[in-house]
Amino acid sequence: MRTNLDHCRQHHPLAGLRNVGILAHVDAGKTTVTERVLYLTGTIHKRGEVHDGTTVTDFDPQERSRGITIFAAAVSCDWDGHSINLIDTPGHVDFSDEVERSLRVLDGAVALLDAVAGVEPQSESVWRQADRYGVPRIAFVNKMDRPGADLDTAVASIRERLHVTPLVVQLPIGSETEFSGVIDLVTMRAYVWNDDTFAEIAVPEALLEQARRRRRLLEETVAELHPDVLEEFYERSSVSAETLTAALRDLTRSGAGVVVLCGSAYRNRGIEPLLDAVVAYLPSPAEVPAVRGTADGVVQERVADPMAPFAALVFKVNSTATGRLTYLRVYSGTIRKGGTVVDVGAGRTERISRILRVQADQHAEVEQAVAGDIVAVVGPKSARSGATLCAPAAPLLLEAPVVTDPVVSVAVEARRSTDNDRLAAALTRLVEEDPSLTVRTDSETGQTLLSGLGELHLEVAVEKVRRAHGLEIGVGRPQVTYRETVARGVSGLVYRHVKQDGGAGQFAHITLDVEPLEVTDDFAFQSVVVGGRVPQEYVRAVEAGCRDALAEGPLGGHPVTGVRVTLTDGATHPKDSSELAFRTAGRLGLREALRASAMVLLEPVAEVTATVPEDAMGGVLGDLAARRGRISGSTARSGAMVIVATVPLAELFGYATQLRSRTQGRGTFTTRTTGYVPAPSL
Ligand SMILES: Nc1nc2c(ncn2[C@@H]2O[C@H](COP(=O)(O)OP(=O)(O)OP(=O)(O)O)[C@@H](O)[C@H]2O)c(=O)[nH]1
Repeated sequence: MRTNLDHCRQHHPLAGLRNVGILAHVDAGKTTVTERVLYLTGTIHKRGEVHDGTTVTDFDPQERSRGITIFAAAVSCDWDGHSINLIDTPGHVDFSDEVERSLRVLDGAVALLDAVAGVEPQSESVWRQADRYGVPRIAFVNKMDRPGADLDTAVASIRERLHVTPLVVQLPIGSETEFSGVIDLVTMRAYVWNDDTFAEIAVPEALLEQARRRRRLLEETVAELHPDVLEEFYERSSVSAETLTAALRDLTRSGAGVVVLCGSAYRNRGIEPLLDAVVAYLPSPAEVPAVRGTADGVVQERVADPMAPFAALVFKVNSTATGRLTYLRVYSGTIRKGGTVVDVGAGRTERISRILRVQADQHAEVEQAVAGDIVAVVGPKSARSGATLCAPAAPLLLEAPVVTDPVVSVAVEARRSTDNDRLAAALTRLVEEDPSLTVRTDSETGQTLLSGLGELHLEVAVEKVRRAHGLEIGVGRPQVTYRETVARGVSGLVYRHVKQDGGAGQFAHITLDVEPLEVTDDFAFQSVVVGGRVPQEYVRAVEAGCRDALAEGPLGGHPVTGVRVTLTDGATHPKDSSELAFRTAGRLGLREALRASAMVLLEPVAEVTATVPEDAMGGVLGDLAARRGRISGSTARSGAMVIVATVPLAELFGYATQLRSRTQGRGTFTTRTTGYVPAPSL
């Protein structure tokens, strides 16, 4: 790697910048693609391999030993006069929150598919995450060299499972181990790779007719979606490469279609056209909609202008040898080293002591960062992921990424009681860095519970604390995170919070109705109190108190969801009423109302997709049934069976070992938490 990061820009025209993520199912080849991109762009001079633990982006010791990406890593490179900031994201579902936070700050993404498996469950999930943030995407069908690789089947899975129109711009030359190049259908030029050499050749005679047919198909598909292409198609009965490229760019940005390319990252084939496509089709920060935020409750927009007031979103926080790094996407304005910003949500002013351009685990100090940039800063002591940092004179709260609720917990304790405080401090820092982790003390057992998105997520988190702080930690068995909801509520519950025993008194009378909400992961609150009997600030305090009460339900102290609370009446005292008194009444009142309601325990369920050899099918199905699984489908694919089932998460602990032994190591599976359902009585 160039240690001085000499390709990095101090200033750049925004149009020449691309902030791009690589998204995919686990093992589709994201890290390998990133590695090849860095090599081809001259950013590194030696290619690393995932299996050797030598890649640039999987630099964490746990990533290297496990051979998977755990933390999104940022790298930059130059291609064809453009600067590309690339974020290699994790593919495992347990780290989907890391993907969510990256997507929030990206302007475009490359969705990677495996040419044999096509669209896999986690590809669907990340596709939906990208939809949520309106991130334009192109698709790269990787592993074209694998036996069973088939571009057409992968493309069909894009249409069927991602519900988007594929715009296939290449025809592969050769297949499986003979895959050697591609014909670019837009320009009708052919390219082949031979080890490290890349050359343009004449379109092979044997493929000419097929290439013409495929181009025609591309023209027709694009003509259906884009008026310029439709016009040219009818006027000249063909479409120029320029018109087609411009239309493909528009369709990518609107999400009406997805450009599809193919290659084999492992064998260094197809990466140059992929980089060309990133530059040609994905937008620069100047071409994406202005970011929106709120200031004093009013929605405002900020454009990507270095001269506008500074606004940036924190998407990652990481403690390193360099100090606490706060990763920012700058949306508007300019921040200089030594500058001051305000953490809008926390209302704290922070000094930016250093600004770093990040190259995986290497950093180069720069003097400033401008609109469009992705950088890390040193200085902010407590800004969390999702925080907005702004110019103090023009504060604006940007929308934070959605945080996924944890579904699995483990009890953790320091092996030596003298380490208790150190462990508590380390866990606090861990949660600051990864908002999808939570720590709480179990009110019944007094144990410290660490909760996250899956067994692997928690394993990695505990290992991180062990390594970083040299702590010996005892870890309990994983348990799912239950929830409680209301099956039948109560109405007219009166709660009187009164303390008038001398000194400042407390007085709050409230009457609550509690009922189930259809959306079981939500909470709704309303007030129908008439005649100003409860002033607005006290109504808000009651709502805050109710939210406090939701933390622990009456069945087993689990979080309560799916509840609507209506404040129907209340009374105040001229001297002794306060927001605190009404908040306390809200908390204790709802707690009493929930105790009086019929409650139901909910457990998380996951969609399991298992790929198993046909001869093991019977055993695997029987095992899933024994785990309370409901089979929703099974299909044959490349000599194996793909089984999809919905299984309670609590029944999936240790499933990896069980599946391996039932299939003699030939079966694989992925899971995706899909929601909560009523649990059988414990
Ligand atoms: N045959 C073949 N194997 C590939 C190709 N690209 C990647 N691989 C291999 O597939 C495995 C997974 O590759 P990675 O690059 O780690 O995949 P990833 O998507 O980054 O994985 P996660 O980050 O863990 O989700 C590695 O063993 C790679 O060597 C390819 O084009 N062809």
